[in-house]
Amino acid sequence: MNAFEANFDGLVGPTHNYAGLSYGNVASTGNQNVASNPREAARQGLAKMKALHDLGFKQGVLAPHERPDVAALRQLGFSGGDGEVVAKAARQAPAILAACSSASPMWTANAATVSPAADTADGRVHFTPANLNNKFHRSIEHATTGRILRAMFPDERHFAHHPALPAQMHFGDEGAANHTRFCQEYDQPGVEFFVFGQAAFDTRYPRPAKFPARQTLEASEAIARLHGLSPERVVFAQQDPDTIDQGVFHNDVISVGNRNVLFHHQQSFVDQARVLGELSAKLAALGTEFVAVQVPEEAVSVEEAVKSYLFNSQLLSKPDGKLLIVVPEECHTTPRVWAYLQQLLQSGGPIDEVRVFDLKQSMRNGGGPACLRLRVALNQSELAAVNPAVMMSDALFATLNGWVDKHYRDRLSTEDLGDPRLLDECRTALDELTQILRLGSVYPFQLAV
Ligand SMILES: NCCC[C@H](NC(=O)CCC(=O)O)C(=O)O
Repeated sequence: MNAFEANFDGLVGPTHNYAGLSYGNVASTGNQNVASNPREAARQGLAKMKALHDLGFKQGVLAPHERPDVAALRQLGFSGGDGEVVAKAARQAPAILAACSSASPMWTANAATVSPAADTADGRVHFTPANLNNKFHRSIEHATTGRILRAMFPDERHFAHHPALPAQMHFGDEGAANHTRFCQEYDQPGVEFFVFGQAAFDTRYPRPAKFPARQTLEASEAIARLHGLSPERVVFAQQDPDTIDQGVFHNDVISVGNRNVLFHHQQSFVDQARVLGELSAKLAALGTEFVAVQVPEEAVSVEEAVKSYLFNSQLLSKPDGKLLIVVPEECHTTPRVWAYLQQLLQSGGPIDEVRVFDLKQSMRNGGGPACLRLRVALNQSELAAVNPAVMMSDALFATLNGWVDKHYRDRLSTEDLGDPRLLDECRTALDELTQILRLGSVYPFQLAV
């Protein structure tokens, strides 16, 4: 094999907690103020990474961020020494402190949009960190994310890094959660599929009535331009606004694609037949047959999809060409979803194996297997140019588990976020992590920004 899809999973940060920050994400708001277990969360994520590494898939690690984000708190007027800044925010504005303490960078499907070299005008892999500007706690991620991505993909002959789009609702960008790429082989030209929630400038497009549409058409179009994609190999589609109102806050809660296969719900896109037709035609022009595996509403409702995260799964290509589907345990415990999966595996279609992972700590904030990973399709020479210290191995797995056990708490409530020791614990842990992953200085406390 000359090309791979590598998955870079977010390592859960030491402040993982449930603050109910994401209106429109029913798991997040439903679990507000439940106590979290950051150590278990990080271990669950690492176990998934290790399992996929053991199965032969290319697996990397994306580092968490400095939290609480003292620089963001200062920008909002909390002053004094770092400990004082946190203490004042805890007293005067606990909700803002919680937002500045979220471990949300763990969901690396939202870290950036990535276009592989075979699709871009200059033949490099392009990265644009997502501005995530629909939610304050996520809007503070992109600068650090950009620095970490540069430290992981440093060689400018292979990798091009763009800044995030303007931080404004018109260009609301949620990264790879709303982006899928279809192809025959990862190093061959493919079709990039951008799914938006609303158009910001063009009021003719429908909009959800209740929950926010986070991604705009204009943001998706800007990314396609920045990455130098060719219009014949790009498809834009609108997510069905009714599903957003039912809790499908990102496209990766209702569909997932890999190679030439799209696994999706019957109610995923506006004008679904046209969208599937365009994907099929544009892939046919590349000599590739497009396969859509559509799950009917009568088999799995949108509500069951949101509850089980069936579509927030990973589809991974096995050496025999068949697909492994990686699902969260919630799929196993939702009877109709599990029954559907059994039938799917027997159907003779492209997906013939399932693996189940316990990711409850992340799931309670609305993050499943697909949310936790950023996909980067790479050829051999690009893979060789990735910072090797971020790639999963038996040794790195052991080191990171030891690092988690040493630095992470096993219980965190929203009140604990005001504990000044938490900031020190986080910084000590991250300083060590940048050495383990050989990232250099990427955090504000290391850069004095
Ligand atoms: N791709 C999955 C993203 C989940 C993320 N949840 C959160 O940020 C919840 C955090 C909290 O409520 O504490 C979000 O909604 O963007």
